[in-house]
Amino acid sequence: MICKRHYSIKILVADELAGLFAPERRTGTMNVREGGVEVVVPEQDGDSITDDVFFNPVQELNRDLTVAVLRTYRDREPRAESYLDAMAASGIRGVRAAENGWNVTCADIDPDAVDLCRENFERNDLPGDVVHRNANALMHESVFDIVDIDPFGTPIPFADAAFANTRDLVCVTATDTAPLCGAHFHSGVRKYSAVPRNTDYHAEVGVRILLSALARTAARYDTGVTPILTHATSHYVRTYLELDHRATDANDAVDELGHIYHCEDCLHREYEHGLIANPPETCPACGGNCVLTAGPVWLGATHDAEFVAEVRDNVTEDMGRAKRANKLLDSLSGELHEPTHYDQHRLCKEWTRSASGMDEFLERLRDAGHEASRAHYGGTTFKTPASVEEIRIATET
Ligand SMILES: C[S@@+](CC[C@H](N)C(=O)[O-])C[C@H]1O[C@@H](n2cnc3c(N)ncnc32)[C@H](O)[C@@H]1O
Repeated sequence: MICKRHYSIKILVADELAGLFAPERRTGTMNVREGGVEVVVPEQDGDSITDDVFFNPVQELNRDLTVAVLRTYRDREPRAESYLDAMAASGIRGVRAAENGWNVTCADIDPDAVDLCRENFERNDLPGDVVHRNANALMHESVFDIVDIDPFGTPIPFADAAFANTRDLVCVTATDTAPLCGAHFHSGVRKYSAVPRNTDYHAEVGVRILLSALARTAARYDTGVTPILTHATSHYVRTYLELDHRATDANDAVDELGHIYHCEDCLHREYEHGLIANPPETCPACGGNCVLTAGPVWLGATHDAEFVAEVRDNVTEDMGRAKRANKLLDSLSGELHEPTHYDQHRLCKEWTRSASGMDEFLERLRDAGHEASRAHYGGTTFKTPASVEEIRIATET
C-alpha cells in the first residue's frame, strides 16, 4: 500500500514537471522543432492548412541545407553578417539563421505572418528585425549581405530587387516546376523568357532555365552570378548564387548561356553556347527530324564541388533531415558538370535491354575511357560526356 501511494505521488510529480516544461500550445497551432529552435506554426491537417500563415514541413530539408550553407558561407566570406528572409511566413528559416549567429531581418507582406514571426523570435529569445513590408520595396531600399527568396511559385517577380542591392549571396527557391521543366510550356516561356522543353531530364532543364533567367536578371545590374550549390528536389529547385559586382563578371555569366538541342527519336543531345540558337536541321546522330531546342539555358556548372563538400561538414545531427541532406550533398559533390543527365532505365528501355546495377553500369563506362558520375536527379540517373551511342556500346554485356 505504501508502495502504491509513493508510486502515485511520483506520477503526480512527473505530470507537474511535464506541465512546467511542456511548450505552450495555442488552439489551431502546433509547435515544431527544427535544428535548435522551436517555433509555433499553424496546425497541419494532412495536406490542408488550417490557418493563413504558410508552413510546409516537407521543406525541412531545404531549411536544413540553408543553415548548413550559411555556416559554410561564414568561413568563405567572414565579412558577411546580414541575412534577409524576404518571405518569412512563420519565420522558421530566419529564426534558424539567427540561432546560427546571423544578423537577421524577416519580412512578409501578410500581417498575420509578421505577428507569428515576431512571436517565434521572442519564444527562442533570439534577436531579429521583423518587418511588415513588400519584399521588393525592402530589397530596393536596403542592402543585405545575403538575401533569401522563398515565394509561392516563381521567384522571378523578386529577382530584380534581389540582384539590385545584395552584396554576397542570393538564395532562391522555385516551386513552379511545371513551367520550369516545360510541362506548362507557355507559362515557362512567359515567366522565364526562355524556351523550356519537357525531356527525359526535365528536372535539369528546370534548373538550367531558372539559372539562365536569374543570370540574365543579375546582368542587368552589372552583377555576375556563380551557382555554388543547386539541387532539384521533388517539387522545387533551390539555388545559392554568389555575386560579383563588375560588368565583366556579368559578361562572364552571360557567356555561360546557350542552347540544348535534343533529339526525341534517339535521345542524342548537344549544346551550343551563345544567345542565338542555331539548331541542326536533322539529328547528327540518327538523321531524324525531331530535334527540340531549349534555351537560353545555363550551360555552366550548377555547383562548386569544394563548397558542397564543406556544406556537408556543416550538416549536424540536430537537423531532422541530416541523413537526406548528406546523401544529396554526397551525390552533388561527385556530380559531373555536363549540362544534361541520362537515366539508365530510360536508355535501356530504348535499347530493349535490361538494366544493370548503377555501380556496375558506371564502371563499364569508365572502363571504356569515359568520365561518369551519378547524378542527384534520381537513383538511376548519371552524367557522362559520352554520347548515347558511346554509352550503348560501352555498357553492352
Ligand atoms: C512559401 S512562403 C515562405 C515560407 C518560409 N520561407 C519557410 O521557410 O517556411 C511565402 C511567403 O511569402 C509571402 N509573400 C508573398 N508575396 C510577398 C511580397 N511581395 N513581399 C513579402 N512577402 C511576400 C507570403 O505571405 C508567404 O508568407
